[in-house]
Parts: sequence; structure tokens; C-alpha cells
Amino acid sequence: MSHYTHSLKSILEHINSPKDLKPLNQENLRQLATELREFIIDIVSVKEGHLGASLGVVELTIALHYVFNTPIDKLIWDVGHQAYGHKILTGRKDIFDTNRQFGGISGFPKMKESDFDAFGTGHSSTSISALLGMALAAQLQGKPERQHIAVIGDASIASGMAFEGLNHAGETKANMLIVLNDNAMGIDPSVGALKKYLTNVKTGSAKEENIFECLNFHYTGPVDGHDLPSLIKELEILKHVDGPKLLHVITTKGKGLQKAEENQVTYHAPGKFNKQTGELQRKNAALEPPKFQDVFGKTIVELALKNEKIVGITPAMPTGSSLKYMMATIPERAYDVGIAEQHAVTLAAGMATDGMVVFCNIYSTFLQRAYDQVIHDVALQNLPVIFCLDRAGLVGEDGPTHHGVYDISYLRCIPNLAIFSPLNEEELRNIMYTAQLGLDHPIAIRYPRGRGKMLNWQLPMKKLPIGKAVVVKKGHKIAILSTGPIGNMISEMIEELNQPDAIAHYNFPFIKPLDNKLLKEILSKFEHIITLEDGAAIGGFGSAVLEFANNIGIHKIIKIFGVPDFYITHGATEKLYKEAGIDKMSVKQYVQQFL
Ligand SMILES: Cc1ncc(C[n+]2csc(CCOP(=O)(O)OP(=O)(O)O)c2C)c(N)n1
Ligand SMILES: CC(=O)[C@@H](O)[C@H](O)COP(=O)(O)O
Ligand SMILES: [Mg+2]
Repeated sequence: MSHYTHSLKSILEHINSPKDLKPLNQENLRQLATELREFIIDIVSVKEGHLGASLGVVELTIALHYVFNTPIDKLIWDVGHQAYGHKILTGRKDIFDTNRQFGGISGFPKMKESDFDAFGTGHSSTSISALLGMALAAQLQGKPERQHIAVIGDASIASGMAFEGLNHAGETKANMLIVLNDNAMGIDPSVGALKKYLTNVKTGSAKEENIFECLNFHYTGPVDGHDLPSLIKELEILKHVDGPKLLHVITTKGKGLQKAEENQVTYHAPGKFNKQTGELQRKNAALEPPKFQDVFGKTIVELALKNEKIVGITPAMPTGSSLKYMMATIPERAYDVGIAEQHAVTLAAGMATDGMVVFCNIYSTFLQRAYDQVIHDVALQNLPVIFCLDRAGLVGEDGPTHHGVYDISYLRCIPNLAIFSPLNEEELRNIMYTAQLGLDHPIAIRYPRGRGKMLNWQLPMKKLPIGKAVVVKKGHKIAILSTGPIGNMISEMIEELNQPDAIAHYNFPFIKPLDNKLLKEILSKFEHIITLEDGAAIGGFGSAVLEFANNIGIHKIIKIFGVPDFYITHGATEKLYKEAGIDKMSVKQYVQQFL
């Protein structure tokens, strides 16, 4: 790993572990906060990553490690995107410039990365349950002195799983402290009744009893989350309060970088920027193909303006999914339900019972949280919900917690549910158009993070025949069957080979139902058959082809190129494709042995 040659300031350079904080006085700690904030800005401005959330908890991070005896005392960061300061203060300062890079440290807390990372996070709202588990284990193991602290944001605490943890913790005497980091933001502004309640608490206009005290939590707050002396004072007091406790702190997302404070959505993960001015380094998007999310976001508006039955739902990702365009244009039919994937799915089901055409947009990895709802509430009742699974496939720097590589496998076994993976922007628009005409079953449309290939993508849309595959290129010796945009690499690969006529390429946008007629022809005609998908090999598209071949009594070697049975790390997507063996070179090398 490269060691950062950053010219560290007077205090931060001496902090190699939280124990180095203990001798510092209030002035030193204040100076440290300045240096830590600058360090985060310095590195993220070049190496990219999650900026706003980490800037918002600089003082809180210092106070927690100053007051508590980490890593003996357990500290969990919910979601973990705000843990850059935590990582820098716990021995990873010199390698922090490898954050989210291939071979470098993770962008989220990871148990195997550091003893100070008490629990791996990435998906939101897990911290309370995990913390309670640790606190109860401490009780059972006779460790009453051990402290347990979770930092959870105002959007994450509104998620169902967080309530489940609060509900259980409230009836225990677990020695646990929840620090509610309230900045009124998720990635987009946080939403819901709890947001309104917290706003009332902050403004002193809450008429209701304190919601957390009603759940038997000792409540303190709201406290200024940037006032180090106050934070330290309150935390020192809470160290000696028994049972479940909640400290409500008020912070500003992006604190300390004016641009980040002013545009908190963009600076959640701003990409490269000028560390002095905060100005973004934006590429000229006009010269680039669109992001798949924008194809979705602009196409649903096009369709919804003509079809009043269309509604859109996102669980807290209006910007990430680009449903923001419909929320701006047709707000009465576009819903941000907060970090609530389970609710989003069953809300969609409810709407579909009444004839609404529901586009439920959920990142592939986050849909994992609503698996039962997809089966029990949508597919079993055969309700025609249209799931748009963005970030399907390997996502890059967010790494294994966020790779959307399991959806084909975990959805393909569900009766009634169709699965579609477009080759390009045109196919995405056509399946969206087809679905909103009215299907008699639910469908999951999966597409990757990032950009497609088509500059001229806003073509007239047409109805697709359900279950049909497409002959991209004829050939006589080797058949390559691909699903999704990864198939675009096959055309490039064929051009690089010296016997292009030997290779046939078929695009299977429908993973379920498969084009059995064409598949039977392929399986009968070709000796060498290859499948390619940006998803888990086990149970994926290739498995479906194998199952079909077996069912019709054709026994041939079908080489499956899919994500292998281990977790793919974080880093640039092209490196991850290679790591997973689904890159162009891997396929090419396999094919060449038959030419
Ligand atoms: C289950 C799940 N859904 C969605 C996300 C995407 N996500 C990452 S951070 C975030 C907002 C978190 O807001 P909050 O909890 O208030 O923390 P803050 O960023 O304000 O510190 C969301 C929705 C996620 N990580 N996990
Ligand atoms: C921390 C988190 O879960 C989100 O910020 C996620 O990283 C967003 O991913 P995209 O950048 O692909 O929208
Ligand atoms: Mg927040």
C-alpha cells in the first residue's frame, strides 16, 4: 500500500491511536478537529469518496475516541460512510489515501481491517441490533464495565430494522449508548414523520412526549454536535448512566467546507473537487453517453406524463436512482419513502392491487433487505410491480456490501417474476415502455451503475415481445450468450480475434422467461457454448441455461462466466471484472483455445 506523503500538521501527525488523544487539552482537541477536517478534505478531493457525512462528525469522532476506551469499548458506525475520521484516528492515517482503492482500505468499517471497527457496515440501520447483541453478550460474559456506542443518522434510525433494535433494547438493561447524529439529511433530505418530530425537538416545539423516553431510553439532547467541550461533557456523564441511552446531537452535513454545506446532496459523494474552493471537477457530460439511472429517470417522466397510472417509488435514493426528475415534475406520483426498502416493496404491491402502474426503484443490493416482501406481497399475489434494480452487478469502489451481484440468483427462483437485463439504453427504455402498457406479472429490470454506450439514446420506444432473445451476430463454431450491458464487450472481443466468423453472439435480455426456442437451436447446433453475466455464477443466467439444457436432454459443456463464489473487493470496476474473471481478456482466452 502506498504511504501518504501528506505534510501532516502539528497534532494529527502524533495521533496513531485513540490513546494518543487522552493527554490532549481542549485547545489541542479543537486544533485536532481542524487538522482532521483538512486531512479528510485533502484526500477525498483527489481520491474521491463520501465527504459530507465524515465532515459532519469530525468533533463527534474525536469526542467518542477521547472519552471511551476503544477498541475495548465497542463503537459501531451505522452505514459507515461517515467513518473516515474514525479510520484516520485509529491507525490508518498513513494509508488513508488508499481508501476505496483496489488493494486499499475499505470505504466502510470492516472487522478484519481493524480492531477499532467493531462491526462491518455499509447497509444502513444495522448498528442498534449489532450493538445490543454485543451489550447482551457483555452481560452474559460478566463484562459490565464495557461500553457500547453506535452512531446512527436521522435517516437510518427511521428504517424498520432500527426500530426493531430500539424496541428490543428498550426492555433490557443493556449498557448501550446510541448517538443519534441528526443533520436532517439522508443522501437527499431525510423524510417522514420522525423527521418532523426531530425538527420539533430541535426547535423546542415538540408537544409530544419524548419518543425515545417512551421506549425506555435515557434521552439527552439536543446537543451541538460540533461543540467539542459539550460533547465530551455529555459523554463523560453518560458513561456512568446505566441501561439504554440516547444522545441526540445536531450536526451539519459537510461541516467546514462551504460548498459542501451549501449543497449537501452533491457533496455526499462529490467526486474530485478543488480542496481550497470546493469547486467540483466535472467532466463535460454532454459528450458522454447517459448514466443508466438518468435513462430510467428521464424515461419514467416521459411515460408518466402520458400514463396517469404510473407512480414511482424510491427508498431514500431520489438522486442516486434519478427518480428526482419525476419527483420534480410529477411530485404527486413520486414517493421517497425514506430508508425503508421493505415498506417500499409492499407499498408498491398495495398500489398495484388498485391498478396503479408502479415503478419501484431499488438498488440491487438494497433489495436484499426486502426479499420476503418481493415473494410474499408481490409475486405470490402476482401483482405487476415493475422493479427497477439500479446498481446491478459489480459497482466498484463501494465494494462487497454494495455489489448488486445476487439479484439474478435470488429472484430467478421466484414464480411469476420475470427478470430483464437490457443490453443498452434503448432496451431499457423499451422494457419500461412495455411494462407500463400493463403486464400480468411482476418484473425485475436490472441495470448497472454508470454509463451506457449510446449518445443518441432517446429513441422512440416500442413494445418488446416477452421472453425473446436477440441474435447479435451469427457464427458457426462457438456461441456466446450474454445478458445485460456486459454483452457489449463481446462485440469488441470478436473484432479482436482472427476468426470472427467462428463466433456467434446472442443477447438474452430476458433471463426469465428464457427464449427456449432459440436456446434449443443454439444448444443443438454449437459444440462450444459460453454464457456471460455481471452477476453471481451460482443460480444466475448461466445456471438457467444449464438447467434448460439438462431438461431437454442436451449434455454439453456450457462455460459460465459469472461472479465466483467469493466476495469481490472494492476498487475500479474494470479491476473487479478481472478479479471476478468476467473481463474481456478472460473470455477471449477461453474462446481462443477452440479457434
Ligand atoms: C439499506 C440501505 N439503504 C440505502 C442506503 C444508501 N444510503 C447510504 S447513506 C444514506 C443516508 C444516510 O443518512 P443518515 O443515516 O441520516 O446519515 P448521514 O449521511 O446523514 O450521516 C443512504 C440512504 C444504505 N446504505 N443502506
Ligand atoms: C453509503 C451508501 O450506501 C451510498 O452513498 C452509496 O454509496 C451510493 O452509491 P452510488 O454512488 O452508486 O449512488
Ligand atoms: Mg442524516
